[in-house]
Amino acid sequence: MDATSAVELLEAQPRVWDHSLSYIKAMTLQCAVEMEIADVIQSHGEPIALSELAAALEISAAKAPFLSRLMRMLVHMGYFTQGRGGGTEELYWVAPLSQLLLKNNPFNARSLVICLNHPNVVDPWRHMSAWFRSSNDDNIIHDTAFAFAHGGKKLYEVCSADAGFGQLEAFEGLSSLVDVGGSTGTTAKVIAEAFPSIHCTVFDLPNVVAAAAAAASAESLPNLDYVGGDMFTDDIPPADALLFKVLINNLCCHFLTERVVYNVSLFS
Ligand SMILES: C[S@@+](CC[C@H](N)C(=O)[O-])C[C@H]1O[C@@H](n2cnc3c(N)ncnc32)[C@H](O)[C@@H]1O
Repeated sequence: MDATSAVELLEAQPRVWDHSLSYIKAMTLQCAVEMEIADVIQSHGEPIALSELAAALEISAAKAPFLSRLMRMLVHMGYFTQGRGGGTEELYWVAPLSQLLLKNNPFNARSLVICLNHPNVVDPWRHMSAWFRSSNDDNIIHDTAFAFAHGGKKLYEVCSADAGFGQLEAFEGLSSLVDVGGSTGTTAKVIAEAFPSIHCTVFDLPNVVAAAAAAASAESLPNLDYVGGDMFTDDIPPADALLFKVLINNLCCHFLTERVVYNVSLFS
């Protein structure tokens, strides 16, 4: 082995370690969300010592040293700050990033974190090589690794079968949703089927909606309807959430932003 390849090999090694262990960040974040660490520190009102944090989280003394490691990782990831103040014990405080972990922040990403780390979502990645290698000889076409890992089920079928997982979706707590530029309604239909308590509206140009509604009439869902209009000039129906999927990148951003921000502000 020549000197260059030895150096390259040496430099490559930590990268492989980094890639292999990168799940630690996701799992650390999930742990922080589940334990509500940001809420506990914020409600303490001032930087909190590790011993106080352990007590507030009801962690036994034997496990407190591991909490220190968890907090070190979360500080490294930018969710908390760490310092000693005037004393000897490490003190932790919330960094701006942890605002997205707070339960009382309506824009928090808690459900997203839990959902994206859920075994239902992670398992397909673990099965990816098996999916690539699998054949369709058994006549079961698993067109995605997700279906392969879930016995042929699609995402909304898994949501329907697993109420806990379904509630973790970004749609938690919604009673209405408008899929703006929803085209034929494929996405809205999946959401309406998976979440019968959410009223879904497909909003698209009148000619698109007319065709989509006619095609869907045979398999109509009670919580799915179609409204025709131009989002730049017509009112988008009010709803708890607006979905813009594969839309904003296709349209004039400046005009769209002005119009949509105006529309969204009407609902907030
Ligand atoms: C690329 S498709 C995206 C469809 C769908 N959201 C999806 O993810 O598959 C863009 C959609 O935006 C709709 N659209 C374009 N301009 C629009 C406007 N001014 N108002 C409402 N819908 C519009 C089009 O008719 C089309 O169905």
